[in-house]
Amino acid sequence: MRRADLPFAARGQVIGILGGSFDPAHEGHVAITHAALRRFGLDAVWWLASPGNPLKAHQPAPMADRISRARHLMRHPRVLVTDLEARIGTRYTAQTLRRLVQLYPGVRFVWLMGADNLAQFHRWEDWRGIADLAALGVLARPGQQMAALNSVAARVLSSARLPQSASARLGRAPLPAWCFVTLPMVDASSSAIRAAQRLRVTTAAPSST
Ligand SMILES: Nc1ncnc2c1ncn2[C@@H]1O[C@H](COP(=O)(O)OP(=O)(O)OP(=O)(O)O)[C@@H](O)[C@H]1O
Ligand SMILES: O=C(O)c1ccc[n+]([C@@H]2O[C@H](COP(=O)([O-])O)[C@@H](O)[C@H]2O)c1
Repeated sequence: MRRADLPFAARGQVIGILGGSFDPAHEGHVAITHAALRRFGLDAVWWLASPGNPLKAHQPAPMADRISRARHLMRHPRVLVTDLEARIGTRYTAQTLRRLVQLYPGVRFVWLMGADNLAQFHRWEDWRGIADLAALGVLARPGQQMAALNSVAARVLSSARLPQSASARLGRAPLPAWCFVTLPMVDASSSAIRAAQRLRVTTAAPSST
């Protein structure tokens, strides 16, 4: 991939990365992005639309559709929606971050995730390696706080946790570092939206009798 095709980040900047299927993007993604920009002192957030979560059997809608809906919904001068992961050819987050750290010397990355993802983070490929490549910015999600804060990753990395009051230092803290922040939560999920869409299609279908 040509350098000119990469999103721009200057040395010294702190970039938050929200990896996701965005199938489809929704207000929950928007809310945690605004909170992350503010609370973690980020210069920008990149929404990294994933080719497909390695832990999920369900394959997402075509990338172009997911990106176009995400761009329509998430309009902010410091937020970029990108298919960079598909273009650099990585699938696991550890691979992606290793590549980004190589491509962007002097840039710090904060991997953003909802609390549900921290709860199962220990199942991710090389999760300890991920925590050595990027700080982890964890955002509250309805019903997920206990599972996240009692998770294997939270316990193993307990000494690397920053209190909420220090969240603005996350991007520049020595690694590993993570921080859980609370925020006004939005009870939205892509799976609920897909289920509602399926229901509409089923009920709108003409009866065969
Ligand atoms: N409502 C929400 N509140 C907090 N975090 C969220 C919310 N929705 C999504 N996230 C986080 O955003 C990231 C990308 O999420 P993703 O694209 O998988 O959406 P999702 O709604 O979780 O999808 P699905 O329902 O299919 O699992 C994940 O880190 C997820 O935890
Ligand atoms: O690398 C892994 O093992 C891994 C396992 C599960 C999820 N992820 C990443 O976590 C992000 C959120 O995934 P999802 O499917 O919940 O939107 C997305 O960028 C995935 O690639 C990564």
